[in-house]
Amino acid sequence: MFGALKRSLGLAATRSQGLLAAGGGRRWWSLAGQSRACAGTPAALQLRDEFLELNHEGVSMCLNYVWLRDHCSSDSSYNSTTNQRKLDTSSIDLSIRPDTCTVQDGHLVLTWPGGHVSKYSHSWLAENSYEGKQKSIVQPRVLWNSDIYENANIPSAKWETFMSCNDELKNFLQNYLVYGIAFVDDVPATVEATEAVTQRVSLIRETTYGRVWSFTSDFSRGDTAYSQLSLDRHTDTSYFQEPCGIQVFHCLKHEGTGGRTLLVDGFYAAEKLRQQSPENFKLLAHVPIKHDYIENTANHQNHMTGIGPVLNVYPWNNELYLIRYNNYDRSVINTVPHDIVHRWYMAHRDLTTELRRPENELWVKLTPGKVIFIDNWRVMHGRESFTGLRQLCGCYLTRDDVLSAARCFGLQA
Ligand SMILES: C[N+](C)(C)CCCC[C@H](N)C(=O)O
Ligand SMILES: O=C(O)CCC(=O)C(=O)O
Ligand SMILES: [Fe+2]
Repeated sequence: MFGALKRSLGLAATRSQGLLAAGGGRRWWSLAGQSRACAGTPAALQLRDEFLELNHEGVSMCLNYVWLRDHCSSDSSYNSTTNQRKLDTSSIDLSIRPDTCTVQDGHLVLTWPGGHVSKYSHSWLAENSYEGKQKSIVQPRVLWNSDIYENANIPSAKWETFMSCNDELKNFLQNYLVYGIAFVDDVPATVEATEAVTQRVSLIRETTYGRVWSFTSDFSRGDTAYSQLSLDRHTDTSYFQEPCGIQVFHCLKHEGTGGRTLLVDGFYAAEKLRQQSPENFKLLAHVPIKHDYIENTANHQNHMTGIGPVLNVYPWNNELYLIRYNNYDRSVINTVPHDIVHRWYMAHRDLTTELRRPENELWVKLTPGKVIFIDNWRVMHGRESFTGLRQLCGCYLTRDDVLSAARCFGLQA
């Protein structure tokens, strides 16, 4: 198993990439087989033994025959009212080949044995094929350090407009998707208004901390967050199998000094690491790391465990989608042998160096009325130590529902 891990670390090819670009492609298998051009069709289309090859606007697609039959959108195969497949995939002959294939009006038309006809537009194929996906990114983002973020001058949404106007919500969601943080100003400094503003966006994710929580430095829970101590940059709930997608904070009151919030774009730092040391990036993307939340107080008993790499990338395009980085809650490393452990610590050190560069730190003082939404899969938060009474409320949101809301506005998410 360790051998396999080492091999995969050594073999997986990664390209360093521009901050907005998708990751470098890599091929997982080689393709072989004889080809024959489809009768009466342009050379852009070739029926090979194992797959159909189609060139469309510079994208060369290799389309598997079972895949083509499975993705037929005819009425008998697909319910376009519910957007659900009707076809029983297991009924497809795994050695299926079309009897005829033609191109008509920008569509690929296949007739299968038995006479069933499937039609696919070239643009649909280009967008949905593996080759098309490799060239595209799931989530366009602007990665930032403090200068980039500040110079972008992103306006905060305003409570009144935000609550009533869909365009304001759409702009807010777009900013959130692109930068991983977004603000709503002029929110009444109450738990109820904080709840209302978050529910305008999505569903609240209830956790052991409650639904909408409101906390001070009273050590009511067995966690440093409930103190006046400073907290280094981190992502929350790294000890969940699926860390919470969004964190909302609203400072309802602070009578004292300090307590500023630190924000760091984890993807900016990770992409720097990918450019400087692809090997270290790969290591952090492969070694499974455990995080634990163990709480044993008079009122609360919890033991939560989450296991996953620090950096999580989509395997088909190497695009980052999730960082788990919490040195407080990181638990025993015992999933790799000692030599990999040492390399992991070196890689972690390099990432930490990037995350700690002062120019990557965005410091904001949360004040009553200003609600911040943080992408907890990307942007780290921390806080300065403070004095006096400081009351912070907020909640976690379910990521799926936030992204769904964004997609329903036509945003890419
Ligand atoms: C936000 N709230 C105060 C409710 C919970 C804090 C959770 C703290 C935990 N160490 C973590 O990083 O997940
Ligand atoms: O007190 C703060 O500003 C944030 C503390 C923290 O990291 C958290 O509650 O998750
Ligand atoms: Fe936190």
